[in-house]
Amino acid sequence: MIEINRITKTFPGKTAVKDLSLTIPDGKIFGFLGPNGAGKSTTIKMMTGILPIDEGSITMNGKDISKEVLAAKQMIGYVPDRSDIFLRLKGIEYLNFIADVYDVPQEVRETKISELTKQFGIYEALDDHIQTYSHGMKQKIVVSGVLLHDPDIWILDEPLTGLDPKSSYMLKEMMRDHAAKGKIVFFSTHVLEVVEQLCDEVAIINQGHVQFQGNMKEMKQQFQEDQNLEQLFLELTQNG
Ligand SMILES: Nc1ncnc2c1ncn2[C@@H]1O[C@H](COP(=O)(O)OP(=O)(O)OP(=O)(O)O)[C@@H](O)[C@H]1O
Repeated sequence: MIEINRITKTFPGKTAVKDLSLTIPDGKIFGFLGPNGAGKSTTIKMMTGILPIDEGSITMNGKDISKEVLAAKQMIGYVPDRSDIFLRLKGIEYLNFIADVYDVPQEVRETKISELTKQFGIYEALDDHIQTYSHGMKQKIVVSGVLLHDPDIWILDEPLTGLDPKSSYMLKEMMRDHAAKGKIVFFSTHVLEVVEQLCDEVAIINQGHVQFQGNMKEMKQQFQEDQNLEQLFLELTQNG
C-alpha cells in the first residue's frame, strides 16, 4: 500500500501540490488523472524520493520515502515522463547498470534482457547509444529496466505517451498482470480514455488538489453530478 499523507510542495512563486492525501491499495491499477500543470509529476517526484517533501509524508509498504530512503526506493520501479537519463550509455550498458544496482543475478538478467527487449522491438538497438533512440524507444528501454528488477510498486509518469500501438498494448497487459499478482501500478495521465480502459481506481487532481478518488463507476457519477468536475471532464477529454 502507498500512503500519501497531506503533502505540500512549493516552488518559488508557485505551490504545485497542496495538502494532498491519497491511499493506493495493493492489487490495483491506480490512475492519477489531471490536466497539464495539475501537479502530477511533482507528486510522483516526491513519491519516488527525487524531490524533497516540504510538508507531509509518503510511505511505500510502510517505509517512509524521506526516512527509510533505500528500503522504500528498492520497492519502486519508476518510469519518468521524459526519459532523458543516461543518454551517453548504450542500451545494453543501461540495462546492465540497472541490473547491477538492483542485484539481478547474471543468468536471470541475460534471459530477461533478451526477452524484454525482443518483446518491445528494441533488441537490435541495444548496442546503440540511448541518445540516438526515439522518444518511444527511450520509454521502452526505461520500462525494460523496471521490469528487469521486478519491483512491487510501479510508478509510471505518462507511460503510454509516445509508444506505438503494439507496445502500448503490451505495456497495458503487463500492468494488468502486475496488479493481478496483488502488486501496485500507479500511473499518471491527462487522457481520460486511458483511465477508462485500464484503471480499477482513479484520483483526479487539479491545481495541486485531489478533487476526487474512487472507482470508475463512482467517477462517472461524479462527473454528472458535480459542476466543477464536469468542467474538468471537458478539459480532460479535449486534451485526449
Ligand atoms: N521546478 C519547478 N519550478 C517551478 N515550478 C515548477 C517546477 N516544477 C513544476 N512546476 C510548476 O508546478 C505546477 C505543476 O507541475 P507538474 O509538472 O507537477 O504538473 P503535471 O500535472 O505533471 O503536468 P503535465 O501533465 O503537463 O506533465 C506547474 O504549474 C508547473 O509549472
